[in-house]
Amino acid sequence: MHADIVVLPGDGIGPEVTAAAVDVLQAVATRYGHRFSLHTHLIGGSAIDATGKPLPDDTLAAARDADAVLLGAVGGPKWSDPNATVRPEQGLLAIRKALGLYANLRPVRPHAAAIGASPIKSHLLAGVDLLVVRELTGGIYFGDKTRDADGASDLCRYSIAEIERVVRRACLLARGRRGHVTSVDKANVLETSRLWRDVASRIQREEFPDVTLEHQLVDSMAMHLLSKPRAYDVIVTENMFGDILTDEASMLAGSLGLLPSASLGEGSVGMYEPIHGSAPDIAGQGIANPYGTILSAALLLRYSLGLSQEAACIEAAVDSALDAGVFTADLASEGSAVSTREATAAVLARIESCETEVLGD
Ligand SMILES: NC(=O)C1=CN([C@@H]2O[C@H](COP(=O)(O)OP(=O)(O)OC[C@H]3O[C@@H](n4cnc5c(N)ncnc54)[C@H](O)[C@@H]3O)[C@@H](O)[C@H]2O)C=CC1
Ligand SMILES: CC(C)CC(=O)C(=O)O
Ligand SMILES: [Mg+2]
Repeated sequence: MHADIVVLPGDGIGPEVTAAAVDVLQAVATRYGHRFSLHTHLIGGSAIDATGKPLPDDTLAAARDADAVLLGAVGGPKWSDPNATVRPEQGLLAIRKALGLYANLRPVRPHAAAIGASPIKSHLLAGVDLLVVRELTGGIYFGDKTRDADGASDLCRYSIAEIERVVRRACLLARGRRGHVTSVDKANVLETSRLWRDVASRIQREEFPDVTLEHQLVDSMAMHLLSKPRAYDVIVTENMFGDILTDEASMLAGSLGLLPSASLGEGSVGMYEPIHGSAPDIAGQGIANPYGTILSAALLLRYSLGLSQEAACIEAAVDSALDAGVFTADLASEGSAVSTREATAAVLARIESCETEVLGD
């Protein structure tokens, strides 16, 4: 098949990890006889430097026309002055909103070979396989922001329709898994959470009687996620809670650099990005973990292009590289770390030996 993929490297380690994922996509294209046309555009701080805007018009236009978008990360100290009016992160929020990508899927499946990198006891990690469905285009990140001489305010608003669609998506995903959804809120304090809880209960009751739903307050969830991670299947929650809980959940896998994500709306166009940020502390050193972005490319193939065999090839290649102990510095014990390029090369070598129906015919 032919697909147009927009690549948004962004800032910090963004260009390093997207370069890795692009190489992997091209290797998959060669292996399976596809043609992926990759179009690179600006977003975030690099876009502010070049154009004054964190999301230039041509970037958004290209993303709208594409079959899928692959993004690295945005932000960094250069653009982080608290008084700045234009910020890299605005570009990321804007593209998610403009493309209608309301459901951010963040799978967490600790890999046996990397369990030593997790601060959590290994007996708690065996069999952990959870999927966080984070609402991505509403809530406090998008509410009106004001600042005056006395203070500041961020509005958190959710409409019923916004909650319905993301809970519905979570329940549908749960149907294809173990059939259990945990909805996370702060209904003991927040009105938006009380609405969230009501709507989630109704959607499950009326549309998904075959799926079980439990509610959990976000503060105790933050604790249970580490103390009994095996108890969870699909976790659905609002934008900010999902952002925070998934960085926490990355410690189950051992590194923030391992976790991929898929941001989906109603159509097939999606945006795919690792869950981490631009990691300014390690940017430019060639040591970033590329696996989260490479695994995001696998999700791109599965969800936007319908290429499940090719997605599985990438996932198996990353699994095999981890099995072989090909660890970047975030995972490795001292002295044994490989570079971003070496980790990528290990994945590329394994893609060459993926089974393909085409070659097997
Ligand atoms: N999606 C995005 O573009 C996001 C952007 N950001 C932005 O990134 C900047 C830095 O934010 P931080 O809070 O430091 O979060 P961060 O996720 O960039 O980094 C947190 C820690 O994890 C490490 N890390 C992250 N990704 C890694 C990888 N692939 N390999 C190895 N280590 C990795 C970093 O070195 C750092 O020590 C900020 O400007 C923030 O706004 C933060 C989160 C998401
Ligand atoms: C940088 C923010 C806009 C978002 C974030 O932290 C994330 O999506 O993980
Ligand atoms: Mg985040």
